[in-house]
Amino acid sequence: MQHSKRHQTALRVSEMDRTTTPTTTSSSPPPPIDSETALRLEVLDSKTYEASLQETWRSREAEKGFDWELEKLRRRFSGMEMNDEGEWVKVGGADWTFSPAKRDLLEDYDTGISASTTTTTTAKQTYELTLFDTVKVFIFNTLSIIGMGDMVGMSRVPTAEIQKYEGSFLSFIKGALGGDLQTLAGGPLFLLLATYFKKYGPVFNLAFGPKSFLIVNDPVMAKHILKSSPTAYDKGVLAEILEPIMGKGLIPADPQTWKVRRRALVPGFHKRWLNRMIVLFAECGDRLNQDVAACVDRGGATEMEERFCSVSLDIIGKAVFNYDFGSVTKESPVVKAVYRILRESEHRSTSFIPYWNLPFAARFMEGQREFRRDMGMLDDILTELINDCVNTRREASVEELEERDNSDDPSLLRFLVDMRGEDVESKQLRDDMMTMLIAGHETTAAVLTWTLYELCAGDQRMLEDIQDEIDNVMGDKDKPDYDDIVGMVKLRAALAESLRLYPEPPVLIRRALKDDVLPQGGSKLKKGVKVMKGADIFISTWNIHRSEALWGPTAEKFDPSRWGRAINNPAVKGWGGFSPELGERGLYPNEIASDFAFLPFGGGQRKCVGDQFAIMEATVVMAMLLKKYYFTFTGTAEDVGMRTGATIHTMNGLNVIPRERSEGTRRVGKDGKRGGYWDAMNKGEGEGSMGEGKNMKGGGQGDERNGKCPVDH
Ligand code: HEM
Repeated sequence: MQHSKRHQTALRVSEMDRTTTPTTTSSSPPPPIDSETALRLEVLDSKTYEASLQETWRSREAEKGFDWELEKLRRRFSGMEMNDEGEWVKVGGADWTFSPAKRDLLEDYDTGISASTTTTTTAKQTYELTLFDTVKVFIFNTLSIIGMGDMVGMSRVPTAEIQKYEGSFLSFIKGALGGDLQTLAGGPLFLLLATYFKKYGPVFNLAFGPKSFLIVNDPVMAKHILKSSPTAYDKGVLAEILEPIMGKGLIPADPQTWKVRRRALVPGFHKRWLNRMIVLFAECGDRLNQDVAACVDRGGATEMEERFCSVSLDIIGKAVFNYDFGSVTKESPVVKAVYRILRESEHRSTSFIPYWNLPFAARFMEGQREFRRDMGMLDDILTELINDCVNTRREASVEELEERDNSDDPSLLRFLVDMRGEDVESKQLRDDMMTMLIAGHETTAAVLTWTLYELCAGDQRMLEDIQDEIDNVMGDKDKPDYDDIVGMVKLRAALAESLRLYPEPPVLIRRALKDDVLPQGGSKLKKGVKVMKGADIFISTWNIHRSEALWGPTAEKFDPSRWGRAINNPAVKGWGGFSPELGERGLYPNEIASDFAFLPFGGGQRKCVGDQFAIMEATVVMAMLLKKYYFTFTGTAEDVGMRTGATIHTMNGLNVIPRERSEGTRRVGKDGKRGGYWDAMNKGEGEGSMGEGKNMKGGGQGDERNGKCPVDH
């Protein structure tokens, strides 16, 4: 792959006129400028966050008073200066774009993709937070922390404060300088939230000094937030972190951009495409099986997490932009760059200080320099793929595209580029592709990893039942089709169970864009929970998915048979419980069937677009693997360990011993029979009790390790 030449710093003076919106900035070529100016002044791309911030100072009338003085100061710190014509332009040098101001990483690269866009807008609407909102939230939070919140009308929500640090002094300093929340919290943040959940219940504030987050661990409150309009809650901190990487891709997108892009992207996931994807999943599953075969020949333990990462990277590369990373079979600089970018995205998502925005970060932090190089490489590839696709564009309506034979290039990129009316010159396409790549890769790899771990480490009858099911459904076939996926009920239940115990990501992040009141749910706050405009919220899916109030006393156990049994608890006001018959309608028991107590793909309007894709992918890859191999796990939960970023990873990899399945490796239970796990559980083996509203049976008495989390908490 030839990389296009970068760093053509075709820089130009900002064309932004403060009396017009940045999004209407002309996409016509910039006026010629002399080379000296070119070295000194940077483009103020109308799609950058900086431009959108400046947009809020649209009229000269607004440019007065204390706020305006602060804004001028902020601009100067951000490396901007006012030129003789009274325009603010970016001057090379200081790079102080500390939160909330951020710079678009792509400013540094000429990607060859025009920044013009007719499909998106950066203009902020009335829900834009003002400095006043931020200061108000800060003051009210502080009052709540010191127990005086109710004086200003706040609900009596308990506050958990991170005060104690258990690591070494040196690691504390390192964590503080790197803004690493995990280090400061002494481990994965969601595990800290799990500890506080046991102490404080369904809703509490988490305070780091003056900064505070509202932690929601309740399905009724979560449903309220997720089902509210996208203009009531946005992605807040998450959008600020991801925007430099994903631009205006769906995940960080502001509500207006999101509305337009979601409508454009969803048709790409049509039925015919998903069917074609099943063939792709099987092709990549085949490569994985060949790789595992080589490990069987070598003997000993094999690290499977890395292999699952490779297979899901290969799948997403082909599915999204028809690019073969070939990572299962070879190592390449591109694959390494993609992994480093994913690591960095994950690290950023657990940082409370945007260290990447610190002055001169790109110059003095080796990691940041490397990150920018990697992003440049990936952007070049994306640019080239987009350009190739655009050069062979054959416009058609969505209906025509759904019918078109796409066997030579079934990618989402092809679909979007050929879609009539799509602005193919826009940087938006690059943002969409990058977002899909990141969103669809590690998440699926993690589901595969944790499912295999639980099946190997837990009650062996479970694995046997699932392997018998695979044998029965697939018969002599090597590769499953759609009907087989539907037929493998137990395997899909195991994947869902792994998503329940290891949700990716373990928290959903939101920021309130207006004042609101959350319903009581399982809390004791009869009048609900007051939320102020500007408040940052973490919905802990980890805590909701493991809550005993919702899932009974066996909540922390890996028990895929639970999806066949109903459960309810009237003590959680307004919660409809889990209904298996609703869960059977789709490929997995979704948030509707559990009334938002199971949220593996989120819920409401910003629910994952790739849920069906992911479940099919995981089912095909796992079915092919388990049809051929038997895996033995000889370690302990601690050997596997756990760490997290946006997704939950093992700490030390998943080392298992693969053996080819044959009569010799088929295990037989004490009574001389294979499997029987589902039968035993449905007959009430290890039945748990739920108190009022109890109607759930369950709680296996299998292997001791079954359901034990790989870290203590
Ligand atoms: C097991 C695999 C996956 C899991 C667990 C997962 C999980 C999620 C979750 C929880 C959200 C909601 C985030 C929020 O509300 O803040 C989400 C959003 C999203 N996911 Fe996935 N995802 C998976 C696979 C995929 C795949 C394969 C793709 C693409 C091919 C994808 C693309 C997206 C996109 C674009 C969004 C943003 C949707 C929007 O805001 O409109 N995901 N995902």
